[in-house]
Amino acid sequence: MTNIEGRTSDALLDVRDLKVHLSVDGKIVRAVDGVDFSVAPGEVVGIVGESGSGKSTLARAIIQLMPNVGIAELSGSVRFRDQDLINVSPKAMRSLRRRNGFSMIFQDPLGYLNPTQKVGRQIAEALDDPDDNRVHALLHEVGLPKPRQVARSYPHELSGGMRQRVMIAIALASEPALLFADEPTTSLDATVQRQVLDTLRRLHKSHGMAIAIITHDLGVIAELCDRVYVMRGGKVVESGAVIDVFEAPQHPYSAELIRLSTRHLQVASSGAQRAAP
Ligand SMILES: Nc1ncnc2c1ncn2[C@@H]1O[C@H](COP(=O)(O)OP(=O)(O)OP(=O)(O)O)[C@@H](O)[C@H]1O
Repeated sequence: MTNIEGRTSDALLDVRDLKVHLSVDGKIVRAVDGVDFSVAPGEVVGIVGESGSGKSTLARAIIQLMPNVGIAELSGSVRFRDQDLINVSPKAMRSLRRRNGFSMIFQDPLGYLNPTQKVGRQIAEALDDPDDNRVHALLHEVGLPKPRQVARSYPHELSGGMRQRVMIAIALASEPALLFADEPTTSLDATVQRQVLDTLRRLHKSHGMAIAIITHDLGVIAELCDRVYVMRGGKVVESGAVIDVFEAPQHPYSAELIRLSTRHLQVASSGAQRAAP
């Protein structure tokens, strides 16, 4: 069942009937199979679903960072502020990533940062007008203490949580209207996860940017998002306001995800209670 009630006509991003079929080892994988998806200005939207459900491929197709495999079919419409992104030129796409358009952060910042370049330089490169003060201000804004020292570091000299904040600083440098965050906290421990989520929430409030967050963690959705899309097998099986989907899921798959996640949270919290003195 697909519920598209949450779609707004003044959407910042409006995706309709998107299909991304991949050709993998001679077989067609329908990674994204007819998805409707939208994000309003300043909205926080979650995409949740089990591994392989198509969450990352959906985000990557939208921002044209496709996997390095054969594309058997790419169809549908993707509009960002009324600009058609499916047929946009690489140059126009670069400029959308560069200025007031969209940015993306990933689960593994180390894979996206240049290991041989100090992080301050990498942030500066994302700025229109590179300037040390602005680099330090961005590092400060994402909650990194001693921004000057961090700017002089190489990625491997920083912890996982610090590297993710550096990625967020790079993403913020172009003042995006929409930030895609693909499992941004998955590889971090619980305390650092919380700090990164708090940072995203704070930046959302102070910059008013929209966020599309991909996660398998319903706790993250409950905490951050206004609306949620539940994906399975390349399709959106349910979407709606977080509170509605959590309180009265319409699709058995969403209900099962919520049941498992609630049980997990209960076990975690009873463990915490037992551990308390
Ligand atoms: N580069 C690739 N090579 C082969 N298959 C791929 C590739 N990228 C995606 N797929 C396939 O497309 C489908 C959707 O994958 P995708 O990574 O988008 O799902 P996901 O929900 O983001 O999963 P995860 O949470 O594990 O990242 C899967 O069947 C996956 O195997």
